[in-house]
Amino acid sequence: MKKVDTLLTNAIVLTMDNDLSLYEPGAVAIQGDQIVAVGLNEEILSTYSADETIDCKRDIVMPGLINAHTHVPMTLLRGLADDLRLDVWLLGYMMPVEREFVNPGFVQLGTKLACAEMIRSGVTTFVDMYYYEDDVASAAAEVGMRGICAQTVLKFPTPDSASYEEALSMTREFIQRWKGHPLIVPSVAPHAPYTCTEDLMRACAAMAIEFDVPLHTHISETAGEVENMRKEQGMPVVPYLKKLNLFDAKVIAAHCVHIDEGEMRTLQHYNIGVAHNPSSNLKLASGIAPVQKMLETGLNVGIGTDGPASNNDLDMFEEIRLANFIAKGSSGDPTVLPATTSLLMATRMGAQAIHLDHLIGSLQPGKRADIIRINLSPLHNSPRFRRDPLGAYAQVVYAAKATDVSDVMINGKWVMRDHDLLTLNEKELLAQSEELAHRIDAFLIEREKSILAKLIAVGGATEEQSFEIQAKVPVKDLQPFLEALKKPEIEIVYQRHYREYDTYFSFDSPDEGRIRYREDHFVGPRGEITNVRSRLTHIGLASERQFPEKIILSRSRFLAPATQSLRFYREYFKPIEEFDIEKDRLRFLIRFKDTELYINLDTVNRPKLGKFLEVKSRTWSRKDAERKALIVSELISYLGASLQESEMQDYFQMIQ
Ligand SMILES: CSC[C@H]1O[C@@H](n2cnc3c(O)ncnc32)[C@H](O)[C@@H]1O
Ligand SMILES: [Zn+2]
Repeated sequence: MKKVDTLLTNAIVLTMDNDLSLYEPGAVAIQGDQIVAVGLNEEILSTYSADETIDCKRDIVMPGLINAHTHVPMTLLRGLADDLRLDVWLLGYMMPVEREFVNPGFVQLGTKLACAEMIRSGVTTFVDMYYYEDDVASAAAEVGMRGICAQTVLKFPTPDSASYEEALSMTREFIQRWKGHPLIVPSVAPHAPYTCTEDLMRACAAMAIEFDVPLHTHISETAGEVENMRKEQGMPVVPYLKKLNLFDAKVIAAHCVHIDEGEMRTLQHYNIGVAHNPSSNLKLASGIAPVQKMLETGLNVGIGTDGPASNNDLDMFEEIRLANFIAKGSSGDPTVLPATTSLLMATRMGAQAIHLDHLIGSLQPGKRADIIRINLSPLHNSPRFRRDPLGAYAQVVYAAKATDVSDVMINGKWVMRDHDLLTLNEKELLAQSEELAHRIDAFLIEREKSILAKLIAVGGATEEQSFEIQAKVPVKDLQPFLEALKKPEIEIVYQRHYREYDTYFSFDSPDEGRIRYREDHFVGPRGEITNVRSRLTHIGLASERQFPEKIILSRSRFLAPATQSLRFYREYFKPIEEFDIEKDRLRFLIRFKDTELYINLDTVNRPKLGKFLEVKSRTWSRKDAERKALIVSELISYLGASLQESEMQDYFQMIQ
């Protein structure tokens, strides 16, 4: 008799190996961190004896599940912002909160909570991507969970790096520190093509190749991402990444919702693993990944929960079932993705997708002992038919629940016995997460009170000088003023012609001011559009006090580049009303009496307000504002217009 550490006996053993071998009653022999034998009960018991022999009472024993894509510390942000599109969710809520709260303590706590939740649902390996990944790795190792831990790299500053150069050197040290660990596989995660530069993508690929570690990234998650890539690079996302040599690395590609058959063939050619995240893709309305086509192309597709802030849980049983249902529902064919294939995606094929199939994914001698036991006695699993040999797989996929997982072993060590977590104190973790949730709530409640704070949260804003000098005179014809600009006392510094498309958002309380989304289409000499620029402006309330010349206002203005779409800002700011104004503008920067001023010759086309001569300037100094106001009056007369007829209101106020 050979001596081993543990024998699991009298089970329904789903090995998930190449032949889908199933043993009933079956047994597994475990020595140290490895499986040494799997087979029928009598065979194993006649060859092995153990210190610990467990009668599994005809429960299912199978490989631990693999969560192929997640962001585990985001357990702490679960439920923070729901029912939003990916860009609003990410840029409007997740990233601003992460900038404020994410630190090593946050990451350790969130990871431990995630480990508890994942172990309870039979997950033994997770593939992560987050900030402070060193803390994800050390928390997971302490718990005894297996993980591919990928340090995130983005082109902009993140909670853990002031620049991407810093992120890259931190990632290099991180990989060196963890390479060869029995549970943790370090990895590099350029977040997505739209948040990385070409150089950054290339540098990440080179690092993954140098250390022979996986590279984890998001690919083609939304249609918008693909549309932008086509606009900017003239090709979809996969060829773009191929051009950057990304696929020379062992890539784990999360999502791939919007890829075509050519792209699938490229991914297959380079042995890229896909992580399919059905809950997250449905909840964020990103779309439905073409999983059946991917499988037909020969791609290895794993299943992931994505982060618990976009799912909102880490339950792989739900995820497997959903992957199965949407493949059937979206194809109209119930024979696609049978239960066995769905379960393979969360086990052996999942292991292939994450490039760890030499270690995990099936119960086979020589593989690591990552094993779960599922109790089939609860009534939702009853009865059990034996006619169809594949019935046991269907039971796990269509009927069983995460709560049926009673025991979990990772790398030969028990982390859950009879529903008891052996390496975690859930109560303590939950108390700490509640305390943090109070602080995050307070932060967001405060931010949501102020439109300006919301603007700053999505990209910063610079304050413009607070005194505005402006005079606007309605005129019948702009031609005389074009002529007047040639007069000797006026020096034209530069001139531009553009069509300005403004959308104003107004809010419940006028004290909030307004947001203007502005798109300028610059017009060239032949009437062609030469450039487009988008900006956001937060315009505060004008101060009550009127100045003597009636052309000075004091109000705050904050400018920010509009890097997102109008739709994004509408969903993010949630205005109560919107107004559109379109005008054709000839803009001149001129020097008059040693003072620089802007002259606008406007034709307001929508709504039809007519033509206007506008003179404008800004300054921080009230004294300077008063001086400029006098010069503006003189300039208006010099140009041949009358200040008596001037319009005190902005275009926005005129149409209200
Ligand atoms: C990758 S961690 C860094 C960054 O990614 C954000 N994130 C979480 N889930 C997703 C997703 O599905 N698509 C894009 N980005 C995601 C997370 O909030 C972190 O800021
Ligand atoms: Zn993700």
